[in-house]
Amino acid sequence: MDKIFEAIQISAKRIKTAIDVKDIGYSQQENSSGETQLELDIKCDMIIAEEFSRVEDVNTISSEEKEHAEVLHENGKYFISYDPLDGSSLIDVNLSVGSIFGIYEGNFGSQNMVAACYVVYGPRVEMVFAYNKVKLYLLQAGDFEFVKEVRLTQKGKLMAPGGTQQNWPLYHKAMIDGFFAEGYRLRYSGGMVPDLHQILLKGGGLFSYPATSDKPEGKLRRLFEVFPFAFVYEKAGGIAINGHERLLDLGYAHLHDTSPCFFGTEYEVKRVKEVYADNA
Ligand SMILES: O=P(O)(O)OC[C@H]1O[C@](O)(COP(=O)(O)O)[C@@H](O)[C@@H]1O
Ligand SMILES: [Mg+2]
Ligand SMILES: [Mg+2]
Repeated sequence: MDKIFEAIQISAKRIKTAIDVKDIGYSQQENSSGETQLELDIKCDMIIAEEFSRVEDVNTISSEEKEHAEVLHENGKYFISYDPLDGSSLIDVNLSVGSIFGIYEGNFGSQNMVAACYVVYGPRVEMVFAYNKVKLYLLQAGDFEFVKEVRLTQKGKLMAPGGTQQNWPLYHKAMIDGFFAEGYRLRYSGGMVPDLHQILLKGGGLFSYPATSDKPEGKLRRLFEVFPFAFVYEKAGGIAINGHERLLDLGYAHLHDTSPCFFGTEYEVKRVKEVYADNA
């Protein structure tokens, strides 16, 4: 695990350097979710694949930017799914972006997940690594320094409601309106990593990306985005569900499958469960 942690740190530093370069064009390619890839998405993907290829413990990697998984070392025990650059369309407007990693033993699958990690490229570069505990690191003069352990409370103040409101189910809209009526504050940048990072570090709240009329299975990808964050939130004492079930109990049929998702603290997620049970 130490070698994987190290490879992620090296990747993060290289990605930060790549982000800082001025020219970022669109490529001529689409990823498996039908999105046109930025040159930067492809570059970050290459950086991560290259760093993991040096770690013999890594058996297979699967990237949001590639259709198929790639075997690196047949005798390695770890399988890693990753989103090399989450929220990459926000680079143009200089908002924070991130990288997300799910680490599994034996094969991909939420039940096999043993660790998860994400990196936030903001005014500073931070990394959260969830293994036995959830730990926050800050990039300082070329090295990631441990800052603190992260724990969620039972009730927060922030609300990050994803998806186009016009396409939300009416009961979902009523639920979100209800939270705002209770005093929750809107915190949504459109980058999953900084949006979930903010809720995690500020003690709690709710991030939601529901099933919508245009995306009945949600937008966010199980292996690359949803499972890793579900692992981080649960390890920090939070809850992560798809409206009804625990996200980490869900399987997947294809590497790029998506799922509606809700991450947060107990008070808010309990409400989601009640509202979704009443409207099943
Ligand atoms: O604009 P929307 O529909 O709320 O979607 C925002 C979500 O899409 C994403 O940008 C998807 O990630 P990618 O940039 O990796 O495709 C998430 O970071 C974010 O939470
Ligand atoms: Mg993403
Ligand atoms: Mg991405």
